[in-house]
Amino acid sequence: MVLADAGCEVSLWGRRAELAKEINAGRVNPDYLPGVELPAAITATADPAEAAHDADFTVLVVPSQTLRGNLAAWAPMLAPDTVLVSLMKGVELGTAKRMSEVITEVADVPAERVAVLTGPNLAKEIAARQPAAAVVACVDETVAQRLQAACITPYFRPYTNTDVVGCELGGAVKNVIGLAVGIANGMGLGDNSKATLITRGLAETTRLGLAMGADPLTFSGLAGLGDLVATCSSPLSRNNTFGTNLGRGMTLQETIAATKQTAEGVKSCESVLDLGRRHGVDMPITETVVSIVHDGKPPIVALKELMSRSAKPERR
Ligand SMILES: NC(=O)c1ccc[n+]([C@@H]2O[C@H](COP(=O)([O-])OP(=O)(O)OC[C@H]3O[C@@H](n4cnc5c(N)ncnc54)[C@H](O)[C@@H]3O)[C@@H](O)[C@H]2O)c1
Ligand SMILES: O=P(O)(O)OC[C@H](O)CO
Repeated sequence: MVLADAGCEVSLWGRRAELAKEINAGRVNPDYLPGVELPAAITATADPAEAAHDADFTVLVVPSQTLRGNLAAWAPMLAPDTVLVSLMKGVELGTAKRMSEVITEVADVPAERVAVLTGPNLAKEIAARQPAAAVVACVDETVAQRLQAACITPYFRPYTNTDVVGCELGGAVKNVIGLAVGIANGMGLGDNSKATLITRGLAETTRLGLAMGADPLTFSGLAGLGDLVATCSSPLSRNNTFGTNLGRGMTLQETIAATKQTAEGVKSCESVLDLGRRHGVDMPITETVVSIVHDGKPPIVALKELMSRSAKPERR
C-alpha cells in the first residue's frame, strides 16, 4: 500500500492463487487486512516469476525462518539489477544470521543490493494511513535514497541510514523485549517494571550492536527506541500480545494456538541469545524470555532470578 501510494506499480506475490484472484477482484485481503481497500496499483499473483521479473525493488516479507527456503526458489526469477528489500525482523535459527545476510548468501548478491526497511510500523496503523516514520538502510547510501524516494508518502516518512547491522538488530531484539514486557503486563506488573524492561532491553540491544560493529546512535533512533516503544506499548503488537497471554498463565501451546499471525520473537529469542553468546555479550532479558518461552520456567520464578542478579553499574 505504501509503495502504491508513493506512485509505484506493485506486484504482490502470495502462495494461494485463489487469494490472489480474490484480492484482484475485491481489492481487499480478507485474511490479513479485512476492511482495507487496496490501491488500484497493486496486482496480486501466485506466480513468483510474474511478480519478480522486472522489479526495481523486490520486497521480501515472509516469516524470517522461512526466508531461506522461499528465496532459494525465487532467486532464479529475480530481475538482474533488482534491489532486495527486507521488511523482516528476525534472526535465523541455527546460523544466527540477520535477514540481509541470508539474502546476500542465498540470492548471491553484494551487500550494496540489499536494503532493510524498519522502524515503528505496526501494520494496521500503516494501513489506516496514520502518520509514521521509518528507516531505510543500505550500506550504499544512494540505494537507500532510491528506496526512500520510492516509498515516501504524506503519511509515511522514511529516513536513510547506512548502519544495516544496527537497524536489523533493533528490529529483531525489540520483538524479544516486547515479549518480556507483554509477560510483565500479563503478570499484572505496572509501568515501573515495564519501563525497566524497555530501558534495560535497549541496553542489551546496544551492547550486542556494539559487539557486532553497529553504530550505537542507531539504537536511539526509529529502528531502536522507536520500534521498541511501539511494540512494547501497543496491543496491536503480536509479540507483546503473545507475552501478555503467557504472563496471564496460558501455556506455550495455548498461546501459539491463540496467535494467528507471526510473532517473530518466539523463535528469534533463541537465535538472538545465540548471537549474544557468539559475541560474548550478556543478554539477561533475552535469556529470561528464552527460559519462559522455551524451557517452561514459570514467569514469577524467572522474574525473581532476573532481579537477583549481582548489582552492577548502569553503564559498562
Ligand atoms: N505486521 C507488522 O506490523 C509488521 C511490521 C513490520 C515488520 N513486520 C515483519 O514482517 C515479517 C512478516 O510478518 P507479517 O506481519 O507479515 O506476518 P503475518 O503472519 O501477518 O503474515 C505472514 C505472511 O507470510 C505467509 N507465510 C507464512 N508462512 C509462509 C511460508 N512458509 N512461505 C511463504 N509465505 C508464508 C502467510 O501466508 C502471510 O501472508 C516479520 O518478520 C515481521 O517482523 C511485520
Ligand atoms: O506485531 P509485532 O510485534 O510483530 O510488531 C510489528 C512491528 O514490527 C512494529 O514495528
